[in-house]
Amino acid sequence: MGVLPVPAEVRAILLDIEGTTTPIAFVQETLFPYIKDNVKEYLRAHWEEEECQRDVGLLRKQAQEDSSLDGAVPIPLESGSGEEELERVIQAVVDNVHWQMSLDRKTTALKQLQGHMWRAAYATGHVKGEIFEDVVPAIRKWREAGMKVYIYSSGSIEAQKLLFGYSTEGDILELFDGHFDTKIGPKVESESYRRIAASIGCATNNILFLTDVPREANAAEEADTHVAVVIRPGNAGLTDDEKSYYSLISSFTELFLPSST
Ligand SMILES: CSCCC(=O)C(=O)COP(=O)(O)O
Ligand SMILES: [Mg+2]
Repeated sequence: MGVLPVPAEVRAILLDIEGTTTPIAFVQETLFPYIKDNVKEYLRAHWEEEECQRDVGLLRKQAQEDSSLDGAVPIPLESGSGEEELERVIQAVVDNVHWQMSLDRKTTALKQLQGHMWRAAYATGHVKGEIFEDVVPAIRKWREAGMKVYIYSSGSIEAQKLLFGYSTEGDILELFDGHFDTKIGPKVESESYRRIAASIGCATNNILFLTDVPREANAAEEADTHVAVVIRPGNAGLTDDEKSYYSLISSFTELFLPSST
């Protein structure tokens, strides 16, 4: 590690969040426990709202697709009225969310609900999005050099905007030209990177993707996107093969743009 030259054809930098811009510990020890601790109360409070019903509908559909998986939790339809019936369905949603989170699943259904739940946590100041200290100065420099900067995370776009809008560095949403989440496709499928390039209006090899997860790097590379794997404190270790195969950086300041002096 040291300096990583950015290929001259790169016009846009695409950033993962957890393990790349943001410590895994913040997600695992602050954001996720907030969901586990508050999901039942949240569902009770918001059950009648359209957004909450949409979230539950998505979770129910996902549960049907997951029905053959070990430990999967089905979500029944409400079959009548009354407190007891409502509690039965809410408990199934809670159990389903806990099950999905125990496997760190990245389903759009789970991520949509999480994004909606974190709204209150950020807005009340209960939580601030943690960002590694090299991130903001590096992005500012890239932008000054004419680079576009995008986010691609399994966290929903709403969750991404909360994290960067209420961050330890203040509201830094202006640093990003756009956001992508699993609605464009899973991060481990190369087609997702082709769709992102089409949406940005460039070729896949005009993009450099930074992530902590080799499977994501591999999918991006298959789509002819440039990649670098980011090593941050608390990230999962890489195998020797991964270490020698991928370009590695431990800070955004290690990227060297052709126009940088
Ligand atoms: C942006 S919200 C919290 C992150 C999250 O829910 C998640 O699954 C992180 O995935 P990433 O793709 O950023 O590693
Ligand atoms: Mg990540």
